[in-house]
Amino acid sequence: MLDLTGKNALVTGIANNRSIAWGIAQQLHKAGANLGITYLSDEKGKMEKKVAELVEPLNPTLFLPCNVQNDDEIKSTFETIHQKWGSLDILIHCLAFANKDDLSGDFSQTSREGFRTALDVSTYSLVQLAGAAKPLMTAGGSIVTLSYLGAVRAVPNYNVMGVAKAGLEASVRYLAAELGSANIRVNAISAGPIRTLASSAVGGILDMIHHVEKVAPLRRTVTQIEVGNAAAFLCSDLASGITGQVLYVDAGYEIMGM
Ligand SMILES: NC(=O)c1ccc[n+]([C@@H]2O[C@H](COP(=O)([O-])OP(=O)(O)OC[C@H]3O[C@@H](n4cnc5c(N)ncnc54)[C@H](O)[C@@H]3O)[C@@H](O)[C@H]2O)c1
Repeated sequence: MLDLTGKNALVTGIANNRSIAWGIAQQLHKAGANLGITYLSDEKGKMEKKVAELVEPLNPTLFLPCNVQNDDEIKSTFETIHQKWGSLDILIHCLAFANKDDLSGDFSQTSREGFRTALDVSTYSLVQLAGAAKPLMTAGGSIVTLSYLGAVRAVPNYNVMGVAKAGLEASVRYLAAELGSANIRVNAISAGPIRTLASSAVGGILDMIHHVEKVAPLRRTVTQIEVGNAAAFLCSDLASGITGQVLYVDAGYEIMGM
């Protein structure tokens, strides 16, 4: 049985009720996990208020700002986990960012700064959070990140984010190789296209979703809850032999040739 009772799980990347991280948080909660939620703060505190209201029914025992471009916030997040929880079992890395200008048009025109930002937020952050989580995962653990098919195929307009996701999937393998001796598993879920704040920045996202609905074996795309179910599985003992993998949760689209 899928049971995460007694597991401490940190979930990053909830912005609203469309976020994939929100689907994951709900399913981890349902499986019994104790949740800590981080959010990306803004100057007016709007995001903090919005996310706090959304996650309240899941009774998170930690609720912290964590901008992955801010080393102090990352340090403080993991210090708080150490003080309040003592240890960590699950880390959900469910965030990404690229400038909207870099998510349409010619990939060859990506600026150095745009490339750096996309890779810093979307790829390096997994390495940094995993490194901070490692000493707290004293009884082993599970780290799950979110990728997309654009990591391995040239998807129109995905551009620099495809490069970031390719780096993310390679990082999953290197982290899995390093952390396996501490019984920490690291996997990625490659989700099918879902309408969210982040995906709305990708040029032609609706066309992409409609294409998947026509072509995927299941003739639809997936929901945040379906991704959440896969994440809960990967975080559970049912997946104890799985690490370093990319699991496609995409209604089967990835297998199709045309
Ligand atoms: N929506 C899709 O079609 C799809 C498909 C496959 C993979 N993904 C991936 O799923 C993950 C979640 O995206 P989503 O689609 O749920 O969109 P979303 O907009 O709901 O989530 C993206 C999150 O990233 C956070 N974020 C951005 N910059 C940050 C920073 N500097 N520090 C901390 N957090 C930051 C945002 O606050 C937001 O919560 C991303 O990695 C995305 O690439 C999405």
